[in-house]
Amino acid sequence: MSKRKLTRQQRWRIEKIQAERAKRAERVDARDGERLEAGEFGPERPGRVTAHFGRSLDVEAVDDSGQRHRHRCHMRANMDGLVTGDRVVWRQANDDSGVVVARGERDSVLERPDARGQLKPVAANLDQILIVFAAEPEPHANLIDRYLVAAEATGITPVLVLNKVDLLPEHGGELRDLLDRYEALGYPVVLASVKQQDGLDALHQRLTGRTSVFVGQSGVGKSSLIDRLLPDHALRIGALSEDSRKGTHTTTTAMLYHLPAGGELIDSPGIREFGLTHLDAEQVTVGFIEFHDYLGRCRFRDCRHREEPGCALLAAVERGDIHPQRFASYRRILASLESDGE
Ligand SMILES: Nc1nc2c(ncn2[C@@H]2O[C@H](COP(=O)(O)OP(=O)(O)OP(=O)(O)O)[C@@H](O)[C@H]2O)c(=O)[nH]1
Ligand SMILES: [Zn+2]
Repeated sequence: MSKRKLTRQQRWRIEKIQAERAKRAERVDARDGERLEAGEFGPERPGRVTAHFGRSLDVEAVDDSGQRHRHRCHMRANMDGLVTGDRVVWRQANDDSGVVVARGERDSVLERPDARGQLKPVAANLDQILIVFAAEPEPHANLIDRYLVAAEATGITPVLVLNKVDLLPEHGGELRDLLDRYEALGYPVVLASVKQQDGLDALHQRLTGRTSVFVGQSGVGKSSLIDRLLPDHALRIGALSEDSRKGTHTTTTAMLYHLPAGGELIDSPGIREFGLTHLDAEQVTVGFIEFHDYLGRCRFRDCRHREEPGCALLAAVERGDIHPQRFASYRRILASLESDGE
């Protein structure tokens, strides 16, 4: 791994900036502490993080008249690691701002490696990961499996969304057959078309009442889908760029949006790239859900499921209980890990 060498002067400057930033955060936190003590903040209220920018967050809460409102909040120094989608307890100042004082339990969390390769949470409390693919660009053989394995590792339900069905041959072609196979494994499958009037009904149904993210390779139509699902999305992007002029890095943070029919979408460039992250061999094996019945049943405890006698997985493939393409895909994903230097 190559590390960029910094000159002493650069390093000194970076450390100085970081120290100043830490000091500023400390000052803000001390002031919040004093104001809390002085009773300058209102009572504790539940809220949901809809965006985060360093130590500032947008927290959404329902006010007395039942309206949703977003409040720019600080978080206390002991509260690191809040992400979009987190449920929090916060207290409002006498203006619109506030301070977050506690984080609620997370049902689920989506993580991504940061610049140093360390996993960092990017969104919390998701119900489902919508894996989008399309006839064009055609998904390569094990792409869907890679996404599914990555999703299984989070414990969040994956949903396969085949977009651009308007481009499919009349009887659905190979891609339809492929989807039938995933459906038989128990994965929810949704067909969609941004181009066709009625092409999004099934997707709307699937999204209603749940918190979702869209992932998938470039060009499959994630932006097109999101633009159609969030009619005032364009307006929000306008508001975002206004914020970024004030110096907040809004383009990379995950944002939570409400769908008109109920349900939420969390989106960011980092989230869309989910699935291309590193996995370990164990995660890959348990990420193939139809293997579960056979794991631990091989003759050798350390069976690598390659050519060992008495391998329960190989026997299941032989009998046709595990599809040979899924097994080949499993092998290929493992091989790609090994060539990564693992
Ligand atoms: N025929 C057809 N084309 C579509 C459909 N949905 C999107 N497209 C087209 O596919 C292309 C890519 O769509 P995007 O929405 O930019 O794809 P994306 O997944 O957001 O791509 P990235 O931003 O690169 O991640 C655009 O030219 C869209 O007009 C569809 O349902 N049918
Ligand atoms: Zn085995």
